[in-house]
Formats: sequence, structure tokens, C-alpha cells
Amino acid sequence: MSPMLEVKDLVVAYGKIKAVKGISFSVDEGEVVTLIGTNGAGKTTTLRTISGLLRPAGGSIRFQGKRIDETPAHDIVALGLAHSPEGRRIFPRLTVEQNLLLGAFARRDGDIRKDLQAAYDLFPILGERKSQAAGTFSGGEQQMLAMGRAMMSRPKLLMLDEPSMGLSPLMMKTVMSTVTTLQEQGTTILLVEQNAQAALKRATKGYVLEVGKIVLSGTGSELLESDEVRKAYLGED
Ligand SMILES: Nc1ncnc2c1ncn2[C@@H]1O[C@H](COP(=O)(O)OP(=O)(O)OP(=O)(O)O)[C@@H](O)[C@H]1O
Repeated sequence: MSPMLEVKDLVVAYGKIKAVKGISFSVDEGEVVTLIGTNGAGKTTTLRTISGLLRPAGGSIRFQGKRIDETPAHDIVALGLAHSPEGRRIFPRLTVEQNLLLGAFARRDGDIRKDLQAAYDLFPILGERKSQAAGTFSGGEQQMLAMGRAMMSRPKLLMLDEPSMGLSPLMMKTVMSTVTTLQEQGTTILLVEQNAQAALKRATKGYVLEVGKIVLSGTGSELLESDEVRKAYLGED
């Protein structure tokens, strides 16, 4: 069976600067795959390119066997690939519920109420405050909203860009345990994280990016045990 997502020799440039320099990786159905790496390694650029917000300068991206590197972003969502971006990017003046409904824009079926309820079950605070302006939410609450909104498109593959960024340890635990819940519910996940420990603990597979290149890969536990990862990403001496 071919992977759900297959990225081959991907190159992405901002003008003359190559941010991603020929990376290849894959995500199989049911996996949680993580991309870890230091600031500026190219993780966000990679996710933005997969979701069609940036065009690659080289290489290919296949989703369920179909090339998507020239597909418009809204069609990519409709294929079942959702992106919860870095820094949340919710719509601050809209209510929580309006933000969630926007996540379902590409849906053709009429079953959206059920998914709203599923988002409220996953994150009760969203249901309790569904009429509140989203911009008044705390960072962690906005992160939950961004994840809930991405789930509203009923994605087969959910890409999460640094879901734990700026969160308190308790909030981070909640958000990261949701990653496991979503996987258990059948969503395949591509997770970008600065918090390598939390990400690798949950990952079936991980890739380490350094200045636009993959320098190491393995199962989550292999990478957690690797000396290189422990020194460079887990802050151990
Ligand atoms: N719009 C842009 N124009 C020019 N250069 C950019 C742009 N966006 C990102 N870059 C550069 O591309 C490189 C990769 O950035 P990217 O945001 O993908 O890294 P990252 O691994 O996600 O980092 P972080 O963990 O800090 O978010 C960096 O050197 C960054 O400065």
C-alpha cells in the first residue's frame, strides 16, 4: 500500500533562499509522524507547502497516491488534508462557533452539527463558550479552537504546527493528549513540534530537520534514545 502522504525531494525557496533543500518523508495511514528541529529548520515551510499555501521549487507531494503540489489549497482541504497553523490564526472577531464552522467550508455533506458536537466533546471549553469572541480566548484555548476548527473538515490527515507553543505545562498536556485521542479516533497526524520530548513520545516515526535537510530519522522511541537527539533537542549534556 502506498503511504497516505509521500513527500519526495521537496525543495522550497523564498526568493533566492532555500528553506527546504530536498527532503523526503512519508506518513502512513494511522500514524503520528513528527518533524522536529531547531528554529528556522524549515518545518513550518514544509507544512505550508503540503497544504498548498506555498509552491515547491522542486520535488513532489502525493496524498493518497495523487499529486497535490499544484492543487489549490481549498481543494487540498476538500481531499481530506487539514492544517492547524502555527500561532493559531483563529478569526478573533468571530465567535468560537463561527470559527469552528469556517473549518467545515469545504464540506459537501450536511452533517456539520454532529462534528460541532464532536469538537465540543473533545474540548468542553469550546462548547461552554461558543458565543464568545475567539480573540478573547487565552493562548491555550485558541490552540484548542484551531485544532477543533481543523477537525471540522473531517480530515484524513491532520497537520499540526507547534500545538504546544507558548502553553503552560498543564495546557500542553491537554493539547498533546488530544493528539493521542485523535489518532485513536482514526485520524492520521503530521506533527511539527519544538517540544521534541512530547512529540517523540507520541510519534510512530520522526524526522529531524536541520537547516532545510533531514539529518536523522527513526521510530519515536529510537529518536528519544538517540544521543544526538538527546543532546541537541532534549537539552541533555
Ligand atoms: N516569508 C518568508 N520569506 C523569507 N524567508 C522566510 C519566510 N518564511 C520563512 N523564511 C525562512 O525560511 C527558513 C525556514 O523557516 P520555517 O518557518 O519554515 O522554520 P521552522 O523550522 O518552522 O522554524 P520555527 O521552529 O522557528 O517556527 C528560515 O530561515 C526563515 O527565516
